[in-house]
Amino acid sequence: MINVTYSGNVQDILTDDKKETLKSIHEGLYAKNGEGNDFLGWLDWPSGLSEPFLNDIKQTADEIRSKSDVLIVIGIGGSYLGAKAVIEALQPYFEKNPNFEVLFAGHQVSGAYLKQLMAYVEDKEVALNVISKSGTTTEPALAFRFLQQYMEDRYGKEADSRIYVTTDAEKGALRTLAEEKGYKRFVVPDDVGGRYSVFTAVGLLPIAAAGFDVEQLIQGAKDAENELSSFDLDQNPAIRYGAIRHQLFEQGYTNEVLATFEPKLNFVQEWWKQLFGESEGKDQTGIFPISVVYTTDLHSLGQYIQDGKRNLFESFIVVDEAEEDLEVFEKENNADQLNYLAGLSLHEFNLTAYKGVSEAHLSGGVPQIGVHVKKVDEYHLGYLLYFYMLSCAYSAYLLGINPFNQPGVEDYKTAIFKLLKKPGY
Ligand SMILES: O=P(O)(O)OC[C@H]1O[C@](O)(CO)[C@@H](O)[C@@H]1O
Repeated sequence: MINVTYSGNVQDILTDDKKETLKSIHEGLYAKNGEGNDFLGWLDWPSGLSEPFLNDIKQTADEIRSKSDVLIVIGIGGSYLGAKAVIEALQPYFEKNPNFEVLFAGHQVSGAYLKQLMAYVEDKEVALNVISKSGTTTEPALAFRFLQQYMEDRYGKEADSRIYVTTDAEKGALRTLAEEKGYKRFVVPDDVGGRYSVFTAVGLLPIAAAGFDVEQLIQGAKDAENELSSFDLDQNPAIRYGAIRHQLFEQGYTNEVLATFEPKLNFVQEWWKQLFGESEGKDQTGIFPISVVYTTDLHSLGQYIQDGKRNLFESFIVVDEAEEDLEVFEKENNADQLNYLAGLSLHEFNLTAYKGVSEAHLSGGVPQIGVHVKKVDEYHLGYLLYFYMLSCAYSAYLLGINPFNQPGVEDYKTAIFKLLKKPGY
């Protein structure tokens, strides 16, 4: 379902030693006894999803859609990016959701954003989905303080039935608040970290509310779970991708540029950056994840990638089939001198551009990986996101890193809280 190509020779990477290491990582993952094994709930989550849970998600999404015009999803990091990635990839560029919109808040701190959001929804019926695994993250908590007040001022007691909470089963301020108010609650499983949570209620409720087929998304993830679980180094693209990027890192290529010609995948790239950056960037090591959308960024960062410091490798998400296409037509006077392209579709143009860019960057000293996926729909996105989560585990373990914690994010939080005189800091 996903094919990984590489400008070098994979067999050179897969030395006997490397195969041994990969094998023991594989065994630790599936026996769930490696480092961080208490956060492996995502590994067999798709196949373990129960029908009543999925029905609850779909019914709640229907209820939200039937009584509202807008769902505001409040969350940050892994409690935001998965849903945002899938919704952005699937919704049309314009007239995004003519009858129902999903909007986001709490993923930054901006008074202008929140004021303008409240003004924008004033003549629309509104529901909220607050998502925070810890239930204590400052940015979503702040946004919720304003939006909860807005809902109560506007709807009175009815606000309580328009607010949906996704958080830990037992702990956190949000959990307590939801209990007090009687908000409908969904649980973020203990053993699933934020950046691995897109197939839990964290991602599924906003995606279903946006009108997309969560069953197909889960089916894609389930097939990936099944097909990528074998230790077959020739066939398993997740292990191949993890092994290749690790090898490149060892050769001094410390930055990975994730490129795509599909603008709608922009937030899949953002999701990928959190996944790999937060999983691997520890103990003064790890590949730094960067992203570009082509051909746009060929006209800006393209110069650096071709010719700048040689510590980059590039990995492309290549989509085989376009969602819609246009064919270049012949023009009588050829004033724009584009008749040489007549008969070519814009998707074919991009596939050719991929080959050209890849050749040029390779000759400039940038190794090339291709992650080929058939198309962008719910099923293939489910497959792709699971593929990246699994690859990330292999890649981080190859570095000797626990992929599932993020101790580094506490330092800046402590520094901010001290300045803000938060009690206890
Ligand atoms: O879901 P929560 O607990 O609000 O956390 C949001 C994000 O913040 C982080 O904890 C980093 O501070 C991420 O790991 C996480 O995805």
